[in-house]
Amino acid sequence: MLVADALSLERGGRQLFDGLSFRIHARQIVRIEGENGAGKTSLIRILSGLSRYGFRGTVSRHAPMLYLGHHSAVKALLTPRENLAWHVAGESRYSEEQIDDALARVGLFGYEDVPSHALSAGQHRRVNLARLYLSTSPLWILDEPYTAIDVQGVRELEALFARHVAAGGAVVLTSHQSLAIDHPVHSLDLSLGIRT
Ligand SMILES: Nc1ncnc2c1ncn2[C@@H]1O[C@H](COP(=O)(O)OP(=O)(O)OP(=O)(O)O)[C@@H](O)[C@H]1O
Repeated sequence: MLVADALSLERGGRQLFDGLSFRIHARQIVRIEGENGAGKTSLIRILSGLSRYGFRGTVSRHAPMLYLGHHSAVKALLTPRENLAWHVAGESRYSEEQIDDALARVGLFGYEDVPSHALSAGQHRRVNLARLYLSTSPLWILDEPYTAIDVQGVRELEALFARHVAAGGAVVLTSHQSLAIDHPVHSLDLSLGIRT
């Protein structure tokens, strides 16, 4: 689904990765590993196409992609329903029922019409994560999807990831938390590539 070839990135005079090559296939979950500042977000932005300059090497994606960054992209003045509808508008046409169903799946039943500035940090994240339940994109590229999510929410996300790859998708993610996904998780080391 994705081929990264000879990726090299230097930031602030530091070589974050050099000559990094790997492939991501259907039915794979790949976790990008590294300490704070190692370059995980930088790599995710390159893989997703958000960073298009300033690095060497190439990335080719062979499947439609959904990218979720680690910052919540929720507009404070809009409600969760409006935010989610706005986010997915470019992907497909969804009914209000489908939007509300996705919000319910991330625990936001009853919050559909609350202005988003009145939501907690975790609820903000959940508005973003609801996009996963509507996604038809096989390749998910997710930066710190568990940030601010409670234990039960993390378990539900892990079950969702397992279902997604079982259905032929792929997930690339960063996380500082250990994963308990009912599916093999490959580690991507920024200096070594994917370990199997
Ligand atoms: N726009 C930028 N200009 C200069 N340096 C940057 C820029 N963005 C990131 N960096 C530097 O690149 C390095 C890697 O940052 P990055 O956000 O990719 O790390 P990370 O592995 O995701 O870290 P964390 O686990 O803390 O989220 C850091 O040292 C950071 O200071």
